[in-house]
Amino acid sequence: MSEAALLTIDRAERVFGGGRTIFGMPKPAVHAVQDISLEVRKGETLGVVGESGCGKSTLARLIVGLDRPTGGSITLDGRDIAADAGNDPRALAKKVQYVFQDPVSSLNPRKTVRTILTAPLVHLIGLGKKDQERRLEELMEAVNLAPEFLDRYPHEISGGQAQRIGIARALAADPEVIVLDEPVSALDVSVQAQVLNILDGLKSRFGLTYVFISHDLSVVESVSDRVAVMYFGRIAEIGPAREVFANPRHPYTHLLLQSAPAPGRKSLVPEDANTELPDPYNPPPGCAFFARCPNATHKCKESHPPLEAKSGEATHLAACYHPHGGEEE
Ligand SMILES: Nc1ncnc2c1ncn2[C@@H]1O[C@H](COP(=O)(O)OP(=O)(O)OP(=O)(O)O)[C@@H](O)[C@H]1O
Repeated sequence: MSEAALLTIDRAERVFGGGRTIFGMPKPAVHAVQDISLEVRKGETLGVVGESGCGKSTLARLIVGLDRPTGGSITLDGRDIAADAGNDPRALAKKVQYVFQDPVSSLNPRKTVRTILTAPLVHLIGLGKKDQERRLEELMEAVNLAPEFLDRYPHEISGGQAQRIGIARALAADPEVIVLDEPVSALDVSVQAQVLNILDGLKSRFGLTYVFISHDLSVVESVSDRVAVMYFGRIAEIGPAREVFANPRHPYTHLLLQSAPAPGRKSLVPEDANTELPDPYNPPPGCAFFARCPNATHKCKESHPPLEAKSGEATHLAACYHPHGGEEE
């Protein structure tokens, strides 16, 4: 682990299903996340982008301890997240928080905003009554909402306001890391910008670290310091956001950017490409992008290329035998 890494993912894998039936027949298994290794440094935003079904949400759930890896490990500050989620979930929740995609349904419809935000203050921080009031006001101010909203129910506020409450709830525990899973995808574009601005301000104000998951390239480009491009459960490419967007090495990243040219890329990872994804119950031995790749050779079909630097830039890695814009293997 490099000195500054806060979050370290080491060969993480999550397989759903598998094993054997009572008759000894193998049960099908989905490899949702395979062999993912990366580090997130304190204070940075790692964007994770990929099309539907590539494993983004599974990865997010592993990072916050809502699910545990079937292989490899994920550590925060050197502590194993899956172990902490089992032994001391409150301590873990004080360090890492999750913001969900659908803001309204992520809030309990029968509870006021005040009750929703008070819960983590009491259960995670153990704040007394007087301090709760002060902290509630601070949280509302942080997400730019008037204190009157504290007495509303989720159905009485807009989607953007609900997402700000979701962010305030994540902030309540004063965490180090927030995993944002498609936090603006359900919002109108004008509201998206407001929420992204708030997130940006909170990050510098509270020294937060973000893992920002989205299938929207323009959003990821605008918020990320580094970007990981996922394809079929694996990292296809990872590097500084500027590098990855200006000089994509993996043919998949290249394809994504070609279909969404800058500036103001219009900008969703193609959902219809799903039909071309390999069968998740039967992952291919080689590169999963093989069938769609203009550069593919026999070697790509036979073995999976390692994720490694393809040029002088040691922080820009791609899992490809025939990367764009450089030497080939
Ligand atoms: N609980 C589960 N049981 C079985 N398979 C699952 C489970 N959760 C996810 N999967 C499978 O794992 C793969 C990755 O799913 P995941 O939801 O992580 O992808 P995603 O990139 O977040 O997609 P989306 O953006 O559509 O949510 C998919 O093939 C999915 O069907």
